[in-house]
Amino acid sequence: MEQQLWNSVLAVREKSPLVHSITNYVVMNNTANALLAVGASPVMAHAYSEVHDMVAIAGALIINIGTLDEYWVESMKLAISQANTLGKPWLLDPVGAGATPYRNKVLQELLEYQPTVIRGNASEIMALASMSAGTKGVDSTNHTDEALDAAIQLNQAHGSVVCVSGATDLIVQEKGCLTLTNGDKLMTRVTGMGCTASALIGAFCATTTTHYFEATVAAMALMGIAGEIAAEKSPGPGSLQLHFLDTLYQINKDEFVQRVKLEEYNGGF
Ligand SMILES: Nc1ncnc2c1ncn2[C@@H]1O[C@H](COP(=O)(O)OP(=O)(O)O)[C@@H](O)[C@H]1O
Ligand SMILES: Cc1ncsc1CCOP(=O)(O)O
Ligand SMILES: [Mg+2]
Repeated sequence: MEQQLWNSVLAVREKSPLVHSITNYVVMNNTANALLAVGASPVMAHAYSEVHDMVAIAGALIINIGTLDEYWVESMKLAISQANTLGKPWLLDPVGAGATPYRNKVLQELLEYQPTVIRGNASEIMALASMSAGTKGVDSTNHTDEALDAAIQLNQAHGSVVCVSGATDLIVQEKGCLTLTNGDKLMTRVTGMGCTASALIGAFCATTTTHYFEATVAAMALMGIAGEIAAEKSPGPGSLQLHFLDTLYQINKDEFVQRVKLEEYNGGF
């Protein structure tokens, strides 16, 4: 299975898919650089007049509500409708779910479009499934295992692959689920790591027409492994960010295969 995941990394490097993001102001730069480092091609666009055409040439669409407003939400709906019409994968990153009633209302509307993949931290996934009262903001106050029921509920209600990120990454599909325990705590001291994970999932999903669970697992494995390799070289968050990008770019098969910490249950793949 490690070989299969590595093949997904190679597919992104080889195909260099265009990933269209409607994402937040905080992470545009981080996520564009991470996509370039793995070999994909980023574009950020949200004008009503062009989202339709941009989705048409992209391999995947990322919808991230981190700094949402009324104009952007409409752009998101236009872009998602086009992705669904064209059968292209799209990912929902419910940044800050549970923090305000406005975020919750918008998220419930976006869920109706049936995301291909949903990725959030445990607090966000629980809020999205209406299983918690609220969160601190964009950072999680819950552990991944607390969000298992919420992830299963979202998968069943929307048919989406659901990924809960954190010290343990949990990825749920209808057939079963698996966990990854790569990564390093220092990653929580750099903004946009979760958004980067979502962007990478988009790139990996763009290389397949059906295997979105495997694509999500491969992207999250790469994310965690690159984070832990980078952390070993980094005294703090600033250098972590640099080393993380370099590792995404340089990582080879041996490093990847030797480090993957994956556990399947209830069917997994
Ligand atoms: N406590 C932790 N220990 C190890 N790795 C972590 C930890 N928290 C997050 N990570 C890593 O950071 C990635 C981003 O996840 P997360 O911090 O949950 O996203 P968000 O920024 O949306 O809250 C995870 O997939 C994992 O690789
Ligand atoms: C700090 C912040 N505020 C609005 S969006 C954002 C970035 C959140 O990024 P991540 O969820 O990846 O930590
Ligand atoms: Mg997040």
